[in-house]
Amino acid sequence: MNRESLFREIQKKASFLCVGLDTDFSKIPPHLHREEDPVFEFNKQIIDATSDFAVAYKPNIAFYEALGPKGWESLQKTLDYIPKDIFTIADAKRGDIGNTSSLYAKAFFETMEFDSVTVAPYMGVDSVQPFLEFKDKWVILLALTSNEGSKDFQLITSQDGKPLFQEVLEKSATWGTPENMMYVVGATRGEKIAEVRKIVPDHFFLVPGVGAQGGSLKEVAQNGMNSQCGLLVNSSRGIIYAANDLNFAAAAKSEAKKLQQEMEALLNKHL
Ligand SMILES: O=c1ccn([C@@H]2O[C@H](COP(=O)(O)O)[C@@H](O)[C@H]2O)c(=O)[nH]1
Repeated sequence: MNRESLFREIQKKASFLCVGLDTDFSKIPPHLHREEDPVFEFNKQIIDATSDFAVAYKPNIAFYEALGPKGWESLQKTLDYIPKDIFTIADAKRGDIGNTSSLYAKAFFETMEFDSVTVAPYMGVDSVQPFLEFKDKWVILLALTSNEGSKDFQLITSQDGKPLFQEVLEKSATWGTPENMMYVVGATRGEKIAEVRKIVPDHFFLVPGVGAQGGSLKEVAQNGMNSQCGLLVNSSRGIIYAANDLNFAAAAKSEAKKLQQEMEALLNKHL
């Protein structure tokens, strides 16, 4: 999916919500355990319940690969089930020497046909470039992550006073364009989002950390929205585990709708 189509979906749904499909077998409602593929059945019902409010779905690959071949099968079925006008993100955090990255890119963009994949920048340009060679596909580069440990490296400053995340943004912005690269910027780093936006005014940000991690949607929008919205805000546990009984899908729908309504108000205010 290209940037124009993504922005059109955001406008059409008045939403920049990404639903995280972090489907943990041990957390899905017990009545689904007797299904042939409980993980897919759970995802299917979550997608049916939330697709009116979401412009993106982000399965975190760890939850599927932990289950072995059956997990990869559930992932593929989930990807095939997501409506084609909704942006898909493989949250896989890949990146390796060039020839290996090429095969990671092939796996997620050709074999599985995701729109985008999250990539770690630590190994530099030749580890990221292979992902950028696919038309209408996106690299989502880790820039300033939402976890506590992000300060261990990402906030370290060099002699000229620049934090590492700034170096990552400035350098990597020359590798791709706002048409094929986005950045992960955690909602829990609200005060820093404006700094990131100054460095990369046009790129989309994938923003995890609202909901279960406590980040503020309002603060994210205030500091990070640009003229094409420029934000995909993810919530995983806050939506998919809103309830753990027969009503789990209805509860997920209600949480997704709540976030979409907040997003609609923020889009009206900032765009
Ligand atoms: O900085 C990051 C990068 C990725 N994540 C991932 O996003 C979701 C967040 O899930 P919640 O349940 O909404 O907290 C999850 O897949 C993380 O691995 C992140 O949280 N922070």
